[in-house]
Amino acid sequence: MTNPSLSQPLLQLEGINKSFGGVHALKNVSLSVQQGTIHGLIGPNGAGKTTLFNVMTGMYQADSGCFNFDGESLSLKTSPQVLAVKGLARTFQNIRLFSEMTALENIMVGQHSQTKTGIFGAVLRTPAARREERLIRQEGYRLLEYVGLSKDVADRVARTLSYGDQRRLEIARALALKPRLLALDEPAAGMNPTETAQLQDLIRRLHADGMTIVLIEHDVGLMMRLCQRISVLDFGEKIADGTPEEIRRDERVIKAYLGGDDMPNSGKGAMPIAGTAQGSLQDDHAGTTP
Ligand SMILES: Nc1ncnc2c1ncn2[C@@H]1O[C@H](COP(=O)(O)OP(=O)(O)OP(=O)(O)O)[C@@H](O)[C@H]1O
Repeated sequence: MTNPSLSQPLLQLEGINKSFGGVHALKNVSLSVQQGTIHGLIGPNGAGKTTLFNVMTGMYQADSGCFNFDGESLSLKTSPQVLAVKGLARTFQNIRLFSEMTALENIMVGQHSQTKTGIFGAVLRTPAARREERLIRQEGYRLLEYVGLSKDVADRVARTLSYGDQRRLEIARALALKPRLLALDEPAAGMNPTETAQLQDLIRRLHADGMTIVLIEHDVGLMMRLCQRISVLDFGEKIADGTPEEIRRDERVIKAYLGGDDMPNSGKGAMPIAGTAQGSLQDDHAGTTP
């Protein structure tokens, strides 16, 4: 397993600002994601987590700030497609599979963005194109197995899969892009406890295999167990950054979650998390590394 303290930042955001009309959704937010770590983003509803995700994956263009990926300074206008080629893939809060395609086809579509033989090879069915197609199919099966989906799921139309299986398929499709950083937006949302436990195992396996992961999740207990570092947003500002242990004890975080008197979101906006907010922040397993 990678020792986070020895690793280099793979992704660095500095002084990011993003407004939607009068809503200042991100206020001078900086984020440094070390290679080989699981980095969590938490915060009450509307804190700016998804906006930050959208900025880091090229879906939104920040108004100002700096963006560095794998040692390369990038324009804030870099598109999601270019970022995907550079090694940054994501899943979405709301599942976005090709619902009428089979599970295998969903994964193969992701890989086709990386084929060498191109459209003419595919149309003319050249030997090189046929060989490439075979390898893509093999890799598709491998990824299905990797995320814990059985072979008989391969030919099923995506919309007929259970919710948990669709979530896993989305991760497999993102992995087909061969990313260096995988951004997972609320992967456990809507999952039952068994599916959540399986997802936790999958994320740990990805981490053990060297993947850098940025994770948004409302289940704070899960975040405390999985992440090596956690950044906390509240009203568009980063209010804390540290290990799960440090986050759990951070006064501003506790107030943001429990709605302390001197906090702007006093008494409202607490996250819908498993158990009480305090209970989750004090999760017994907090800080356990995979
Ligand atoms: N496309 C948009 N247009 C206008 N306002 C937006 C847009 N996206 C986000 N916002 C606003 O920006 C703020 C931050 O929203 P964001 O979705 O990033 O928060 P979040 O922390 O992900 O919340 P949640 O946990 O509820 O998903 C909110 O006030 C939200 O209404």
